[in-house]
Amino acid sequence: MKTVRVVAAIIETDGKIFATQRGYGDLKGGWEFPGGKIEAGETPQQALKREVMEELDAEVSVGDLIDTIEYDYPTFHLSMDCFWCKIISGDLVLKEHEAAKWLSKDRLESVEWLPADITLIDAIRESM
Ligand SMILES: Nc1nc2c([nH]c(=O)n2[C@H]2C[C@H](O)[C@@H](COP(=O)(O)OP(=O)(O)OP(=O)(O)O)O2)c(=O)[nH]1
Ligand SMILES: [Mg+2]
Repeated sequence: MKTVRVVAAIIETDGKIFATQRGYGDLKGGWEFPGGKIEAGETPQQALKREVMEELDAEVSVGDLIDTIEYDYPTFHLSMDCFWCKIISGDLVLKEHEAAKWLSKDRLESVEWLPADITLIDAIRESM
């Protein structure tokens, strides 16, 4: 099975986490973290800054790695590096996503996360 390498931005501001709802594709409607596939020659951090700019029109600084999620979808293996991020500039404009929410610790479970993200949510909650 092919491995897809992805980066995800866990953007935290004032104790809340930014969650986005997928606007297209097989997993449309599921909630996720902004991010996407690492391109050839990019570091994970470079890929994440590029993806957040493309998807949200915002610049972020990339902090610590929270975890690398390994998950088998029916047609591919996902390997996803998840980093804490802070907004440097920009208003978070939804260029590709259907909706977004700022979630406090006690509301983290209030959206339907993509299946790969479930274990990550536990790690995030413990660090908030
Ligand atoms: N961005 C993101 N992708 C996730 C998460 N959880 C999860 O299973 N995925 C999966 C969905 C996709 O199959 C894959 C890559 O995501 P993507 O669709 O954002 O990639 P991309 O931005 O490069 O978009 P595209 O040009 O390939 O359409 O990772 C998550 O929290 N964030
Ligand atoms: Mg994406």
